[in-house]
Amino acid sequence: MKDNQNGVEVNATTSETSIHTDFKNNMTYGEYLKLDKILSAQRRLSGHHDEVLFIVIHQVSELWMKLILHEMHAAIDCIKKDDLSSAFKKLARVSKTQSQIIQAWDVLSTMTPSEYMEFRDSLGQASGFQSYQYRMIEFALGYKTPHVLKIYEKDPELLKELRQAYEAPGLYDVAIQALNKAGISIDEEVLNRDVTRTYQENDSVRKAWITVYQNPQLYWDLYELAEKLVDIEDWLQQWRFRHMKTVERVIGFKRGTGGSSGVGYLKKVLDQRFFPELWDLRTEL
Ligand code: HEM
Ligand SMILES: N[C@@H](CC(=O)c1ccccc1NC=O)C(=O)O
Repeated sequence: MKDNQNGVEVNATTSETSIHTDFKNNMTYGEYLKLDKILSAQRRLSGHHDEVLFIVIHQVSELWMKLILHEMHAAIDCIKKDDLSSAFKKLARVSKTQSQIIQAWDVLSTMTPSEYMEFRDSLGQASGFQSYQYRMIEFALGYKTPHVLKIYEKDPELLKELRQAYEAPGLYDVAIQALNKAGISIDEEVLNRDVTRTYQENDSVRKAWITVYQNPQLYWDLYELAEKLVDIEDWLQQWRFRHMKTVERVIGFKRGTGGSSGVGYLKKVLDQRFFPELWDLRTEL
């Protein structure tokens, strides 16, 4: 018999497992996962049956976003250190997680417009617009919108974290640095760009990616990196599209609680791209 990390006795010959009651620190499953906090955080303001669905979908999405950020930041560090294979694992996990979040729209769509309208007023002016993790993801992807920082002015801790993400180079910035390090020349103005601004298309970057795509055998790592980035943008746009369509399905063209035009605004953000050259090069190949 051997103890595995979880304090569970593993019988190597029969694969039988038996659970120890005397865990080293006596910690339980619920304690470890802080289930008391997580499972007591679904308080309905309206008492409406479907508000539980609404809360749970948002909480699950925010938890997945937490994992996405954890993996994306780690991937950025790996790329900076030229450890691309470790970055691939993390970026693959980001895409898989994105596909999970997208599944949530199918569950949310079981709520009809009239059911939502029965409790919408109790949400006041709260809106997904205020999701700081969503903004951190956009920042990590190089989409920098300074006006969103204003929303958090009253929360210095959060503001500090957001500002750090806002001022840091994004995933695409480090990928472009990797192109340059591999000997594919990138304009100085891009390498030294102000990373607090949203990335703008550049001809040297477009040419560099075309070189990679035309010679995958020479630049296999960069080719794989590029495809991972395309996966992430693709999934993010799919999330945005499903959000926009679900909103149309549930509230039609009503204004949003966050003060925007609603579906019109969500359609407009669909035009915004993260890694433009990686999409444009496909027409040129
Ligand atoms: C019935 C469900 C939902 C409705 C009616 C809805 C509606 C809206 C509307 C109208 C906006 C635009 C801002 C505003 O004026 O409020 C918005 C933004 C947003 N919503 Fe939702 N939403 C829903 C579900 C969700 C869910 C499940 C999430 C997941 C976390 C989410 C996350 C966001 C985010 C991140 C934004 C900001 C998007 C951006 O600025 O690009 N929403 N939502
Ligand atoms: N913006 C939504 C309200 C909404 O969806 C919402 C409200 C509070 C917390 C999260 C929300 N989700 C996403 O926007 C609406 O206009 O109905």
